[in-house]
Amino acid sequence: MAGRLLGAVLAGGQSRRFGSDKALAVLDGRTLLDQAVARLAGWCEAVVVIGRDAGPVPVVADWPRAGMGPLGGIAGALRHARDRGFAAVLTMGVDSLGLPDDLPARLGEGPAYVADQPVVALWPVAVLGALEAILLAEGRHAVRDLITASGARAVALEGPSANVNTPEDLARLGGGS
Ligand SMILES: Nc1nc2c(ncn2[C@@H]2O[C@H](COP(=O)(O)OP(=O)(O)OP(=O)(O)O)[C@@H](O)[C@H]2O)c(=O)[nH]1
Repeated sequence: MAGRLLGAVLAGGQSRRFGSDKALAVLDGRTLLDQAVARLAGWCEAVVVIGRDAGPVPVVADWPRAGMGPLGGIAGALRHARDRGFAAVLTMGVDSLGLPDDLPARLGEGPAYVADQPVVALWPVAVLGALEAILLAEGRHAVRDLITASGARAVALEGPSANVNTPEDLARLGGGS
């Protein structure tokens, strides 16, 4: 990736299927939120958390407001990145597990996303205009809309990457809430 890379943990949302705040669920002795921040810190010049308070890690708000789903978090992250001279944002969820160490190399210059976990993605700041237009249009907004608008490339990962939607998903991985 040419240029500075900002890491952004998407950490808003309702955790409806999980039944309690999944960012604070524990796996291998650490919360999912802490693990996501640490993962991105290994890849990026700086890390922010989008959509919730996260202790010492800088928090950035969704754009244009909370409650629009992951796409609103991506927009908040990209605006923060643009204003601070970053070239791109690497996003992941609090619940994005099993990502390979060479993820940024696989995503390349972006825009690109992990095929079965589209919240894991590399978005150049240049996609911000298209994203803002999507979010300001009427109706529901999904990450798929940004993938289509930007022509983002799907990156298939071999091996068991997984995300945690329910307590059963976490229990399978050996964790608890
Ligand atoms: N910043 C931000 N992050 C979000 C938002 N909605 C979901 N996320 C994050 O995006 C990732 C994937 O979220 P989902 O599991 O699809 O949604 P969720 O609301 O957390 O859970 P459900 O209520 O069960 O759908 C998680 O890390 C969430 O924390 C949002 O509106 N804003």
